[in-house]
Amino acid sequence: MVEILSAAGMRAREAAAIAGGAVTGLALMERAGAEVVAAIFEVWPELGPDLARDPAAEPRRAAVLCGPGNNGGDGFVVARLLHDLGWRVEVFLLGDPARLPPDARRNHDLWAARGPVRPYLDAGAAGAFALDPALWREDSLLVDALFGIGLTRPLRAGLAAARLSRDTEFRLPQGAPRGQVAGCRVVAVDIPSGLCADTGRVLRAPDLPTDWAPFTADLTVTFHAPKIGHLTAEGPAHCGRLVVRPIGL
Ligand SMILES: NC(=O)C1=CN([C@@H]2O[C@H](COP(=O)(O)OP(=O)(O)OC[C@H]3O[C@@H](n4cnc5c(N)ncnc54)[C@H](OP(=O)(O)O)[C@@H]3O)[C@@H](O)[C@H]2O)[C@@H](O)CC1
Ligand SMILES: [K+]
Repeated sequence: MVEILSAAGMRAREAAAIAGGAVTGLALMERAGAEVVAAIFEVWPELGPDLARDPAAEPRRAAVLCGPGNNGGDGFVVARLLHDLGWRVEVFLLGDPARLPPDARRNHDLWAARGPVRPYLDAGAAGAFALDPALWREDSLLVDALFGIGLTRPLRAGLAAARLSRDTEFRLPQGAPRGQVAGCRVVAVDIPSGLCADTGRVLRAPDLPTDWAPFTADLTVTFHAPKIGHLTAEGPAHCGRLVVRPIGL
């Protein structure tokens, strides 16, 4: 019988494991990020690290969008791991590094020793990953680590996410499916950002443009068990292929 969890149910599992001394939050975050990377290479072996790549070949690109909480923390882990495998990684942060929770801040700092952390707003405006078609190829990755199961309040129009999503809509090649980001594969960390993990609905404030939608991920990697929101309402349409990976809970 597959266990399906609510956000609170997952948080309770994590808290119990941490309180019991079995694991730390930082270790869970490292495992989560590592499981996202492992799932990427399992689902898309053609991107795998073990393939002998022609050293003269253009390194693969990834843009990692990190949010203000621990979902963003997972994103910093993914960025670091891909970078250390030779990928060219760009990281954008929605929010203030000084306000990141401790585990996410630690992983922010580990990434920052490897490369810049660009303000996400750049991305919405003219940032490099505004998907310059000349730079982005089918084997490039966009990693959505903006919000996970901690999204508590409806998303507002001012949020860069709305701008990014709409921007990418404008860059779609003719006939590409709506919400699909031009020229690369989208990986959602834990859940496509903007979806409520308990209902599968977009948490939208009245001023959020009605055509704003979460990313249509090609792959969603969640941890320990599927959440209700992956399987209900708008969840399935936005998750793409859902992969559940253990993190030792
Ligand atoms: N040990 C663990 O916990 C592990 C957690 N893991 C990972 O952490 C994720 C859960 O992390 P999380 O609880 O920090 O929540 P997350 O989804 O990052 O977002 C919360 C942030 O968003 C903000 N925010 C909310 N609504 C908003 C809005 N409308 N507009 C703007 N901001 C808004 C909110 O702000 P606040 O509500 O506090 O003001 C807060 O800053 C989980 O999905 C998994 O990926 C894994 O590493 C495994 C171990
Ligand atoms: K996410």
